Amino acid sequence: MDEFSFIDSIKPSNYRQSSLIKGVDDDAAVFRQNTQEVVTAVDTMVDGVHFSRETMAPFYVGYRALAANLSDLAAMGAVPAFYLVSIVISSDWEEHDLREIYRGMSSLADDYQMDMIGGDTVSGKELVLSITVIGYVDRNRARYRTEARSGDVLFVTGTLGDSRAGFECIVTNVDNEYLINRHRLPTPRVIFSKNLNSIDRVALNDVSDGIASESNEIAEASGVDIHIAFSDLPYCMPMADLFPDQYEDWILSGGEDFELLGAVSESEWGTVQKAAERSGIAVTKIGLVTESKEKTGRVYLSKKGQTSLLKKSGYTHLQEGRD
Ligand SMILES: Nc1ncnc2c1ncn2[C@@H]1O[C@H](COP(=O)(O)OP(=O)(O)O)[C@@H](O)[C@H]1O
Ligand SMILES: Cc1ncc(C[n+]2csc(CCOP(=O)(O)OP(=O)(O)O)c2C)c(N)n1
Ligand SMILES: [Mg+2]
Ligand SMILES: [Mg+2]
Ligand SMILES: [Mg+2]
Repeated sequence: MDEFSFIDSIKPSNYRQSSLIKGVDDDAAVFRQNTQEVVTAVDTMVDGVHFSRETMAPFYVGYRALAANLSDLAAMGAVPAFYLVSIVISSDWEEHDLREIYRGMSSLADDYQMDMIGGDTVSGKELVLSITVIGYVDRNRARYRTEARSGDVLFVTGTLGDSRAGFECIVTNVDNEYLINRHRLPTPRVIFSKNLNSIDRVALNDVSDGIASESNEIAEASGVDIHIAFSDLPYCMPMADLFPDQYEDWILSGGEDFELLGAVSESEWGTVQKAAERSGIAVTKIGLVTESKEKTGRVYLSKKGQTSLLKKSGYTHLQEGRD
């Protein structure tokens, strides 16, 4: 297999987005921009950092990499349309496994009528998969982190810590299909986010690093304080039963749940609940937003009657002592 036959083999045979003019086949892809705003993001997954071949079949590697990107589009309120795939291939990856990565991506892309419109193929020392996604959002409906205001309700979708627990199940041979699937096949909250469309102002951030990080990002960006009640944080019982000593940390900083953390005015909280119901997912009120002295933006966590500052934690790349 050479570069060109590989590209030929993963090239889409048809496209679904009506705005597409040119997909794979020229120097770049071309699509028409209509009246909406264009939203784009890129996320990269590296063998040994974001997945390992012992714990993730190639299909899941592709599926999860696209899911992580769609989660960022959902966190902006955007509807996905296109993706481009840059892949660094090392010699230990067989053609069949590479095709499985693409099958994983296209299986999720099918759910949203997305088209793969380009990418890049190079050889290297380890597998790196970098996906660029493009979506659309109606004017004034992009959901920025800067938009939390004093008096808002803080909410989160789904349950927290499942992905980390699923990872632990895989590496310790614990058989819990629900948790393992939450790690391998996360569902980006695209439909829920779209269902918030009637609301004028919502701040959203997706949970890739854990809510300890994500809530601080909203607090800092919006210049507000956030107060979270630990006892209100949603989690699933199997995680607590299987990992009694770890699950509380994972709720805060397990990461990779790809849920949405948001802030919305008290008067729109009912609309958020209805949107979750229509999307078939849970949403939970987990705290409140208040004014911040000097707009520094801090997060406070109350747990068992004690309130403390909740610092960013979770996975951070390029930390000292880590390679
Ligand atoms: N190497 C880079 N060059 C340019 N922009 C970057 C780079 N890395 C991250 N960013 C930008 O920084 C912001 C935060 O990135 P990141 O923490 O990865 O977001 P997320 O957790 O939502 O994926 C994003 O706007 C992203 O596009
Ligand atoms: C083999 C393996 N080790 C560790 C992890 C855990 N992990 C890796 S990256 C990460 C955080 C999210 O990744 P990042 O690149 O920071 O995504 P972004 O914030 O850009 O969305 C976590 C929890 C994993 N999923 N697989
Ligand atoms: Mg990122
Ligand atoms: Mg994000
Ligand atoms: Mg990160």
